[in-house]
Amino acid sequence: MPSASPPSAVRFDGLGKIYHRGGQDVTALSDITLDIAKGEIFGMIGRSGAGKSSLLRTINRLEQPTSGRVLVDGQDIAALDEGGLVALRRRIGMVFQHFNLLSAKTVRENVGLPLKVAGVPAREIATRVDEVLALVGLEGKGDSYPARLSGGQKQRVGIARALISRPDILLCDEATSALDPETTLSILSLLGDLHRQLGLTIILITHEMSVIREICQRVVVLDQGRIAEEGPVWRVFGAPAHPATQSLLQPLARALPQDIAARLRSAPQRGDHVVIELRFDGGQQVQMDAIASALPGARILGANLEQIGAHLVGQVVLALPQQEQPVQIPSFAATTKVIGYVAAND
Ligand SMILES: Nc1ncnc2c1ncn2[C@@H]1O[C@H](COP(=O)(O)OP(=O)(O)OP(=O)(O)O)[C@@H](O)[C@H]1O
Repeated sequence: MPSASPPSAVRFDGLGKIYHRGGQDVTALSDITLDIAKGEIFGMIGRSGAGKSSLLRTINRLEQPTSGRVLVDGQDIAALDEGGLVALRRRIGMVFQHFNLLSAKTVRENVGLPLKVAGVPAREIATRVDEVLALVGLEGKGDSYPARLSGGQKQRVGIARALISRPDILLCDEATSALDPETTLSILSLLGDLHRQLGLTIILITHEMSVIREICQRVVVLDQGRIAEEGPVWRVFGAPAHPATQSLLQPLARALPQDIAARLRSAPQRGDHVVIELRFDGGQQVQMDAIASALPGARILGANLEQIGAHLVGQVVLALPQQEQPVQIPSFAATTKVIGYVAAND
């Protein structure tokens, strides 16, 4: 008998959520079925109001679904009693955009609070707080008050507090949206380290597509409460299939470099070279050597490639001498098209 696959960290099974507001129904989520594997960093993106927070907050039952189920580690969390819910929330840490720190308490008190509420002895709390402060790089800051900390340090406190109960799932609701780009990178690198060191499953919402590209392995795109598409980041970002994804990724769209666009002619003049654009969507090996040897005389006019995980996404623009016969271009790329002509010496 084939062995059953291990349960996902989180499974949404036909999930729906309807809010009732001022006598009206607002459908926030419809028919969401999705698996998040143990130990993966998973991103949730979508326009404002698409349902990301509602979906994330069903994982620790901060929101109750109207229909369908949420399974954590294979267990239907709707069936949990009060004690079971407390235990679930201990296993699931949460990090917020605005840190949610208590300003009248020190870093140490903020981080230890969940354990204090749970009745853990003070001595054990002190040891655990030291442990997590070291994990997030805040040794020596335990006696500071939040007002004395930078945004990045405040978020490190938020992350330490989320880790204090030794969770195996970390939910991040726009954890870097209030931070400058440099601090964002340092927090992302911290999340990546924690993921590696602790084997955490991290589920994050963000409006910053660069965050998804930087750190996530898979992503779901929500649109009006439904799944528009989901999959490995390199695939969804390399070849976005749904209009909602295309519009979210518009700021990252790879336009033709301006200097090339300015030199292109739409009709060839005598002796012109033909200009070809190769687009890579992450599904191909990009081997410049092979391209050069298959297309003798080709000049590379420009390349705009970026790495997402182990995959290269972007474009290479080549100029080729025109021949009597149309050039046969081996299919190196996802798409290959003639985009114009340039002078042979340009
Ligand atoms: N407590 C609530 N009561 C009524 N309607 C709500 C409530 N929370 C969310 N909604 C509605 O549900 C829909 C989804 O909201 P949600 O906050 O989940 O989206 P989101 O994608 O997280 O948005 P944002 O990016 O702006 O945070 C929206 O139409 C929103 O107005």
